[in-house]
Amino acid sequence: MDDVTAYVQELGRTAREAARQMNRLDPGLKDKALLAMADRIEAEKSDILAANREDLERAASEGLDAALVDRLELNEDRVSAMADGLRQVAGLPDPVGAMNDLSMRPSGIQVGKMRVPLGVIGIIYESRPNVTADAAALCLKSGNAAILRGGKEAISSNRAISHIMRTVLAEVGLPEGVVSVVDTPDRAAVGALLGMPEHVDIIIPRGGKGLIERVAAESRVPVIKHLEGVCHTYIDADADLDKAADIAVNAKTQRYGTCNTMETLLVDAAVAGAVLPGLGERFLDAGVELRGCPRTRELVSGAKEAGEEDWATEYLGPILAVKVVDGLDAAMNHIAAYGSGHNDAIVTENYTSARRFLREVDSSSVMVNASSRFADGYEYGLGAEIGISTDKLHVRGPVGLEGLTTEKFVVLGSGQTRG
Ligand SMILES: NC(=O)C1=CN([C@@H]2O[C@H](COP(=O)(O)OP(=O)(O)OC[C@H]3O[C@@H](n4cnc5c(N)ncnc54)[C@H](OP(=O)(O)O)[C@@H]3O)[C@@H](O)[C@H]2O)C=CC1
Ligand SMILES: N[C@@H](CCC(=O)OP(=O)(O)O)C(=O)O
Repeated sequence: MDDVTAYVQELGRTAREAARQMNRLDPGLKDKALLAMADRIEAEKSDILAANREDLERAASEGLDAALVDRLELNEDRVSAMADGLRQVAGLPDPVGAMNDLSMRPSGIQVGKMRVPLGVIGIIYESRPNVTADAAALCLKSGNAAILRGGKEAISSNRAISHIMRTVLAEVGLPEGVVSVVDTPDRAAVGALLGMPEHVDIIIPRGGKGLIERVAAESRVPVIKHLEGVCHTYIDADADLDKAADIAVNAKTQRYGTCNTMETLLVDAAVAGAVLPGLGERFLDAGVELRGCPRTRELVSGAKEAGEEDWATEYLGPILAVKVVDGLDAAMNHIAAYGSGHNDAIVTENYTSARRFLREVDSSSVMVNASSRFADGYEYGLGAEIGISTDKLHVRGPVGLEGLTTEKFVVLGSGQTRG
């Protein structure tokens, strides 16, 4: 066995043991740890920012793109937001141990269900250090152990954050192995993580197609995929056009580098002439490059020509594909052909069109008259999120505490035997 595999196996063994210990420890320790972690993160902000500067300097010397740097960068506010996130998770109800559906059977046994942790969760994610804190916090609160493999660009930040979290775990009497960061950029560690079902119960890959394809092909551990977002906003013939323009601008420009940012705008031909010239100007003024179909380019002179590949592209930057379509069915056909099942929105005042869009578009979130940027665990009231599952099994859309648990049957008898 090579060194990286041996190292990851050891992380797995420790995590498995930590997850088992969590089942017998006082549940109140979890919130105590989360609150102490939040305080410590704020108190040691300067250490986290110094580590993050190392990552940013490396990123600058390697000429990494703006979306990646935006996700990588921490500042005072983002570190405070990370601490607040931990406090919010501490304030959420503990899902573990809840008993549901208890009923008495004719045999005299009581049968019900108990909510329990998944166990050990391996998360492979992009270079976004706040995810390290969010994911660790959600796994801890839900009684799981997390093995965190963030992007190589964020390794110094992740080390600093996990050091604080592990120190606090030990101080409050919880096993440090509840939070482990894979401390090597070697991708062989990802392969090792995928190949040890004896130590890992679930793999959550958050990332682009390359990551998801590898994980889907190689993993011997069940996977909950968090794939890219090729997100659409469709302006329907019956849209309120002022509302539509504001939603579209927000969906694209509020933050360029996130997976829930709109990448393609679809506009019904019936209203394209009324909405596209002004909306196109707003995008161009905001510095967004427009790549349009021929009908779009007739209405927005600054738009460049879109190629076939643009319809399937997640730009993660100030570029937007724009297409004029002939009605709701054409819009939904386009989304079915090119979308990634992440989230898609319709802007309309027409009840029937809205209902059809909600029923027929097969994405993890479907929205009416709202910005795609709302597809987020915090915005949905989950407190925080591991990410947005684009899978259909176990959990779909923003993954919070409940998504990190499962249920088992419990049977309460008083000596019954089966006849
Ligand atoms: N649905 C969701 O919740 C989310 C989706 N995303 C998506 O992630 C993407 C942005 O992040 P980006 O950094 O480009 O994502 P990448 O897929 O490039 O990287 C994400 C992580 O996967 C690792 N990785 C990538 N390819 C492989 C491989 N072949 N083998 C092993 N490990 C691999 C990276 O490691 P390394 O550091 O070695 O490159 C990194 O840790 C966007 O597409 C975005 O939409 C992002 C967040 C949430
Ligand atoms: N949580 C995000 C959305 C999901 C996400 O984490 O995606 P990404 O920003 O691509 O890592 C947000 O809107 O803030």
